[in-house]
Amino acid sequence: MRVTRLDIRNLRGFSEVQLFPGPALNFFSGDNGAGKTSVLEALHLMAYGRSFRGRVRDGLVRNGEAALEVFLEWNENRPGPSALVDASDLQVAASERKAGLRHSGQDWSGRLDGENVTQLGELCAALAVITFEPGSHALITGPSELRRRFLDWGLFHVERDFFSTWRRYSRALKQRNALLKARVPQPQLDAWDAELVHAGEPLSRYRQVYLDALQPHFVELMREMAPALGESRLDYVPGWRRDEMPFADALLLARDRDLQAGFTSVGPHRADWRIDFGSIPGRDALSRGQAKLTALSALLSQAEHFAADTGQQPIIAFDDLASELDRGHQQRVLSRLIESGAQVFITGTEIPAVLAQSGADFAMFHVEQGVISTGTGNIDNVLGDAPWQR
Ligand SMILES: Nc1ncnc2c1ncn2[C@@H]1O[C@H](COP(=O)(O)OP(=O)(O)OP(=O)(O)O)[C@@H](O)[C@H]1O
Repeated sequence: MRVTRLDIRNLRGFSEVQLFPGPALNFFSGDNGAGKTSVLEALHLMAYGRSFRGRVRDGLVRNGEAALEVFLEWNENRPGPSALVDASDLQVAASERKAGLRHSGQDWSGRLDGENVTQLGELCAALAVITFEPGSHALITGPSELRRRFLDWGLFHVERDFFSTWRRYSRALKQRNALLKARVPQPQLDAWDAELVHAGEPLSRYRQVYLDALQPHFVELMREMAPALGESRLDYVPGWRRDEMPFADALLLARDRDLQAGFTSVGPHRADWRIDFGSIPGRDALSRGQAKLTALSALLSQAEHFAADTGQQPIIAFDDLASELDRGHQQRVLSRLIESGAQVFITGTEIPAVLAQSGADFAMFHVEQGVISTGTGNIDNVLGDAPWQR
């Protein structure tokens, strides 16, 4: 996937900007508070329906304005019709896509390829962005909800039936919790237990299989990014003692306790994944920098798996690369990304030395007081009339 145009209106400090990113590396420079991160937030918002810096109503909309708007055009490879049966012979055709999102904090509306969308999820499913930002270490050291979300985001993109299973599970859980809170007689719970099991068992299997598929990518990335941590392994934690009993039994066993507590205490909504590091006892022993490198390895393994599974590179967004990673790691990440051919958006107060010295072509933008202007990278850039768009 390659973004060819990005319009932002009324997002944080931006009143109205339009830019035409380059096909590979894009670097956004600017002083503190200039609005560099806001550019990445616009991409992230379209791909996740929320910002990585909190909810839309927490200040994403420019002060005094009713709503923000983001408009994107991008190219992607799509398998075209082919008379050949062998999947490896599928013809791949580039297709142009566009999406728009308007968000007021309360309401949103969206368009995808010229049609209104009824669910924000349709935009999220269309565009894949993987973001690494100063808060990303929380993926490893923060609450389990972030790690579940990480798995579910990946599955949402690579597993067609995942979303309906996830939704079915979420609805059943909500119903069961409402009944538990109302302390209904036990037999009334039976139907919802069955529904929860019906969706929960496959949900758990999807996640397990997905985590297993990330494993080789993650192990290799960790060897490169943090060899001192030893040989690492990802382990799925299902949310009940799955190796001892089926989910249905775990629910039944927990019923009295759940009625007391007024919520469901076991199940995939309590799942997690953990990392076994070869040479440290666990994530609590990680330095902050090591937690960042581990999170980065997880995110890049997700990007690599996505590319292998879908035949498309996701878009990679890196907020403040130079201040997040030391030079050696910046170098490693950059060469990996250049090699992958992904489109990358990087921000920083100045061009990281490793980027300047990499010899790679990159497009450069300067952000200042709500305006984005053309800079000079190793290639000519890019407002309005990019060479690759002529
Ligand atoms: N709701 C809002 N309305 C108007 N301006 C806002 C709003 N929210 C944030 N801003 C301003 O928009 C800018 C957002 O900056 P952003 O965080 O994108 O900058 P940055 O270039 O990434 O900075 P840094 O290098 O400090 O991380 C800041 O100047 C901020 O004060």
